[in-house]
Amino acid sequence: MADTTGSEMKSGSFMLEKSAKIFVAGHRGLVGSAIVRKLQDQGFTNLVLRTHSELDLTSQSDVESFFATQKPVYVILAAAKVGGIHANNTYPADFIGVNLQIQTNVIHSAYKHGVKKLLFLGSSCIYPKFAPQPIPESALLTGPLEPTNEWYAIAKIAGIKMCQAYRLQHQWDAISGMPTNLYGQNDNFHPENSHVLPALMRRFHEAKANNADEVVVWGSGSPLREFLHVDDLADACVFLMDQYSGFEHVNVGSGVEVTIKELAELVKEVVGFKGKLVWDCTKPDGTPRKLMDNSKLASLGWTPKISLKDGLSQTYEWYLENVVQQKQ
Ligand SMILES: NC(=O)C1=CN([C@@H]2O[C@H](COP(=O)(O)OP(=O)(O)OC[C@H]3O[C@@H](n4cnc5c(N)ncnc54)[C@H](OP(=O)(O)O)[C@@H]3O)[C@@H](O)[C@H]2O)C=CC1
Ligand SMILES: C[C@H]1O[C@H](OP(=O)(O)OP(=O)(O)OC[C@H]2O[C@@H](n3cnc4c(=O)[nH]c(N)nc43)[C@H](O)[C@@H]2O)[C@@H](O)[C@@H](O)C1=O
Repeated sequence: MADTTGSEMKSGSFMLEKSAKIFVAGHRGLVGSAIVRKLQDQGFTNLVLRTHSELDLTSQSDVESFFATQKPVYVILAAAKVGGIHANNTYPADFIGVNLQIQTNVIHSAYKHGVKKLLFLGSSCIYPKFAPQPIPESALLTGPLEPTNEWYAIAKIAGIKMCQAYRLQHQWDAISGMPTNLYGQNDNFHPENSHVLPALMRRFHEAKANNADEVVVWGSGSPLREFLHVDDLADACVFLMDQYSGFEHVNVGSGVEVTIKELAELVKEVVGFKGKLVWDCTKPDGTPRKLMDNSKLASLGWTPKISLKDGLSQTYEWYLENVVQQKQ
């Protein structure tokens, strides 16, 4: 019988099924690639992976025939239209439309073709703009959303609700994890459309390489954000697949928040840029604060391991080897 109360049903069978077929959707992205690395490290041998051009998840008929022929046993849904504050604000139709299509197609076909368990990934932006801090899972749908990402947030909330509805009606094991702001290798370093951390890493790196005097940072610098290294997130996803089968979504964060100004200073130090910061206050700050309450996941037995300082250094090394050197 499916758990609809929010109390946790521990299954523990996922880790024992190392040859079970697992579809990791979005395996070339920041999150999907980290999940693939983690699963491979743990000895999983039967991953089914499709690039965007091999399988467009917005196509209902293609998704349906993929599940009908491949019949995966487990699904981790890490494919989505993703971007930072500017991209979310500029392409609202894509953020709501593409995400609703991808998640609806994948969740429905996975259920229909007998997938044993599915993990859907949302985001901390599902919570109200002025949610209590740290934000508990119960804050969902208790107030208005942050306008810069409400379209994406509405799609993600629909994903959580779809997993809950399928659990209620079909006793199907679909769970949802809500990651905080993530970073790490394979991030998107686009100058405008990326999230703050990769955007600043690239901007400081290019300023240092060009002997520039200053770097422009968006907004006031006062918003607070919680950052989690993507390898920690991947570890948490595998943990949830193995240990959690509850109705309620689960926050996945680091518990540590910094202001954007503090983040900018940290990235500047890691990159070794010596110039000054200039704040562009014409750019939006977004939500003032979004520290998640991670006690639910901690009580299940999972905590993060990678500090922001170590994670930043590791990510910059990866950036130098894989982005900068590839261009040369
Ligand atoms: N990055 C972050 O800070 C956070 C991310 N998340 C969530 O984690 C998940 C993964 O995000 P992240 O790894 O950062 O995103 P990325 O943009 O790095 O990766 C997303 C992946 O999805 C694929 N994809 C997108 N559209 C389609 C499509 N129509 N068909 C098939 N594949 C598609 C992309 O392929 P291609 O590039 O070829 O289009 C890409 O491989 C998302 O659900 C996101 O909401 C949650 C909180 C924070
Ligand atoms: C994970 C989460 O990410 C998004 O929300 P966000 O946390 O607001 O995302 P962000 O990383 O883009 O910005 C964080 C802060 O940083 C400031 N900032 C400074 N300078 C740059 C800069 O150069 N680029 C960006 N992007 N931001 C900058 C920026 O002004 C803001 O105050 C959601 O849309 C949604 O995608 C989501 O779920």
